[in-house]
Amino acid sequence: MTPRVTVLISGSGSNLQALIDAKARGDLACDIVRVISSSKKAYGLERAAKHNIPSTVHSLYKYTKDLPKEDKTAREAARKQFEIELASAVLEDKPDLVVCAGWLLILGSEFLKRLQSIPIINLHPALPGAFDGTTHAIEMAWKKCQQDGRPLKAGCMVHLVIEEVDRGEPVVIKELEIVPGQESLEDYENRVHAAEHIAIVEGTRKILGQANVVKN
Ligand SMILES: Nc1nc2c(c(=O)[nH]1)N[C@@H](CN(C=O)c1ccc(C(=O)N[C@@H](CCC(=O)O)C(=O)O)cc1)CN2
Ligand SMILES: NCC(=O)N[C@@H]1O[C@H](COP(=O)([O-])[O-])[C@@H](O)[C@H]1O
Repeated sequence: MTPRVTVLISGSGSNLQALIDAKARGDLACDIVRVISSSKKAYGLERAAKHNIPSTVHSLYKYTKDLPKEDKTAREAARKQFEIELASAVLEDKPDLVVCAGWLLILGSEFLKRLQSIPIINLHPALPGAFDGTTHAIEMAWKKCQQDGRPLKAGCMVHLVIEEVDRGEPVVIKELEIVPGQESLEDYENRVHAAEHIAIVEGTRKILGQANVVKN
C-alpha cells in the first residue's frame, strides 16, 4: 500500500516541491494526498495545483478576525476550534504521515491529541536546541555568528513534532558552518534551503520506513 502523506504549508512551498520532485525521480514512494495551507496566498497552493494535488486553505485568521484583540478567552477558544477542525480535515484523508513544510503555526494539544496515531514531522532551519520556537532561525543564526565573530555550527533538521515546539526527536540533521564575514545572509539562507530540500525528503523517507539514502 502506497503511504499517504499530508503536507502542511504556509508560504512558498519549495519544500513541498522538493517532495514532489523526489517522487517524480523515484526517490520517494508516497501519495501526497493533500496540501493544507494556513494562508490563501501561499505559492505552495499553486505548486499543488500544478501537480493535481488536492489542497485546502485552513486559515486561523478566519476564526479570529472578528474577535477583539484584547479578548484572550475568545481568541483562545477560536484557536482551539481552528485546531479541532484542522485535525478533522487532516484525518479525513487518512494519512500515514503529516509533514510540516514551512507551517508557521504552533500545533496545540487539541490538534496533537487527535492525531495521536499519526506521526508528524517538521522542518526547522536550525540544529537541535538552537533557536527553538522561532520562525526567523536562519537570520538569527547568521547574525549571532557575525556578532560573536567566530564560526558557528548551524544548519537545519527534520524532527518529530511534539507539543514543545522544535524539541521533538531529530530525524535528520544537516550541519552547516557559518564563518563570520565570509558570506551574506542571503548566501547562507540559500545554503540552508538547499540542505532543507534534501533533509525533507530524507526525513519523510525515514519515517515511512524507506531507505534513508537519497540518490541525488
Ligand atoms: N506543537 C508544535 N507545533 C509546531 C512545531 C513543533 O515542533 N511543535 N514546529 C513548528 C514549526 N516552527 C518552527 O519550526 C514554528 C512555527 C510557528 C511558530 C510560531 O511562533 N507561530 C506563531 C505565529 C507566528 C506568526 O504568525 O508569524 C503562532 O503559532 O502563534 C514557531 C515555530 C510548527 N508547529
Ligand atoms: N520554524 C518553522 C520555519 O521557519 N520553517 C521554515 O519555513 C521555510 C518554508 O519554506 P517553503 O515554504 O519554501 O517550503 C523553510 O525555510 C522552513 O525551514
